[in-house]
Amino acid sequence: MDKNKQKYKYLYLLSEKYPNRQSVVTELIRLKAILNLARPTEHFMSDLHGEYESFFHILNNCSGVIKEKVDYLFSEEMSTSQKAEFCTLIYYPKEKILNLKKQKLITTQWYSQNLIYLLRLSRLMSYKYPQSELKNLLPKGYETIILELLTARPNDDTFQEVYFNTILNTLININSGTDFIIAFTKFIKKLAVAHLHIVGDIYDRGQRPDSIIDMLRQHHSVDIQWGNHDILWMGAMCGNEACIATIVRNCLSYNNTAVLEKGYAISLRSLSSLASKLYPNKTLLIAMQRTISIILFKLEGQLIKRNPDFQMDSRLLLDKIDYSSKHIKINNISYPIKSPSFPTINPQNPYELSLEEAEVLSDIKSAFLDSVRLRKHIDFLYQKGSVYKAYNNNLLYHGCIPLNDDGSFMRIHLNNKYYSGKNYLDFVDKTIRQAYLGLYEQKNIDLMYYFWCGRYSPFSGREFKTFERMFIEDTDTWIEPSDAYYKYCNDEKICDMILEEFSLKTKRGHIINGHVPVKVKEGESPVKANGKLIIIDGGFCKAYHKKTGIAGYTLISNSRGLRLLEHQSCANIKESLKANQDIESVSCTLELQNYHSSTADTDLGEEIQCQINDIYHLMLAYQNGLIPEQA
Ligand SMILES: O=P(O)(O)OC[C@H]1O[C@](O)(COP(=O)(O)O)[C@@H](O)[C@@H]1O
Ligand SMILES: [Mn+2]
Repeated sequence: MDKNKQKYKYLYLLSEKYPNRQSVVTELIRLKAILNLARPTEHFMSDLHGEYESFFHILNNCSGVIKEKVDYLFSEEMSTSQKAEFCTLIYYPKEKILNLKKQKLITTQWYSQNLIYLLRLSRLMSYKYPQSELKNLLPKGYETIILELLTARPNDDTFQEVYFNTILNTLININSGTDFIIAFTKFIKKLAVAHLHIVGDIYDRGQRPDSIIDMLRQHHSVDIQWGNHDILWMGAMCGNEACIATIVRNCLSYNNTAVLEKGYAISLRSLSSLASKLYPNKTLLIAMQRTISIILFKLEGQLIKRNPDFQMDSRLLLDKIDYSSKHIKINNISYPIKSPSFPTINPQNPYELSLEEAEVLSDIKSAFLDSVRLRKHIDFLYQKGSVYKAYNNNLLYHGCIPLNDDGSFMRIHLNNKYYSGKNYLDFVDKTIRQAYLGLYEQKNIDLMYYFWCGRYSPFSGREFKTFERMFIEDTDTWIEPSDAYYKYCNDEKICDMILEEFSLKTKRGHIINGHVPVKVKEGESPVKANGKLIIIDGGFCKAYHKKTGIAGYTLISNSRGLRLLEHQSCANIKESLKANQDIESVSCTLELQNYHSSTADTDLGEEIQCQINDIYHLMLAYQNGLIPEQA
């Protein structure tokens, strides 16, 4: 290769894409235009906990953004009920049109009117997007026609009407009116939320985490920061038996085994027959809970014993039970055991599974590992997920970064090495991926359980007291000591220290967490450390509503700053459809900038700026003849 080519290899490569000055100029203009567009809107949600109905509604109404835009655009010409009806059409187009058809309310006039409304709304909402990206958001099969409608701006009203009518009549004649409206509403929803972040805990407690994952798989742009409950399911699919037993136990406690049996085709029949044999005097549900809990405590004990670096010895409790007096000694205090019957425990070797327990476990484990749908869902969590995400100067993670009592990063000793801060989270991320690939076998698989409930796990950040909550009446033993992080999350300096650790700008950055339900009812605020840290566990989880008093948060970041939406009531899709009901949302501005930020202020903006610099060099090379131009 000639010397010049060697030296400017990169520019030569770039010249293949932009062969002459004209193509460089075109690209420069395109990139600069993108930099000047308003910063795309991001939505953040967390702790969905299987609450499919609420999530489904909030995703469809784009956290209330659609209603805001409809109110803004049509306040003069639509009544409140007309606006509500139009919004429902956007949220649930298929069902709404079916309803209206039944009532014989769908006419050509109806299609025409709604099409015009939808078009006006999408025009308003598409201003943030470059043409090139708009094309990507258009629903397949309808790209040309929607783009045509969006960009055509005939100045003569009559012409416009004729134009619309022609398109419309054609669509109706070929029976595509409904499909077209559905396509349009999908497009509008994509425009409303450029990117969605889920800050963990999709699984457990609620009925349909599987349907949530199905919905997220359809989403055009989403990332996930794993929560401890997600890790539990991922751990199960790495083959971790303690994770499997915990999932089954959780599902039984919340009476939602349907997600296992129907959602993932994991049968609990062998467990139920052993349970009714072991505890004939208890209800089947309680007997099953008992059976799986003992299996869990045994598996957990074995895991803790083979991994002293997990420092979980305080969880070894089966050997602290006095099986004759039915008491347990913890920290030198003796507590009576609640309903003390342990038919499968050998006091000489309390952590050993009985033959029957081992059979049940192996049965359930193969059902987990063979579930095709669950495998697909966990693959998705791995593809879209990570321990943390640094995105547009915000740092997102579910739980915490372990801190010492003095607020410094804690050094964690695992796998014969020390980790702290970012380096610890990177280690955790790598380990979780290796465990799924089956690399280094047992240790990584065991770590998945540690990440679910370990005291210094970034997902849990507290010491779980699962055994005490089940077997001891005295609620003092149930208190789960939590990481110093939760003491410091109100401290701006500590938040700055964390942001700096991840190379983020402290002035503009925020930390966004889930995991700890915000007790709004008790006046607790999700906003900590003078706005630096925001906890958005807003209690989608119905079981926790008594604690929180609301139905979930969406944090929205856009060109004007940060806004938090507090969703008030739980959704019921049937009701929403019948009465055009929406979830009430209260909006609270957390940060209002006095300027509009643009794409230039985002991570994408930085990338584009680098590209601009590169092609600018190519331009110079063409100008001074260093690289020859092609036709
Ligand atoms: O991530 P979350 O939602 O806080 O879940 C973990 C918590 O759940 C528990 O296992 C208790 O579960 P329940 O609330 O379902 O009884 C605690 O021991 C633990 O702190
Ligand atoms: Mn959590």
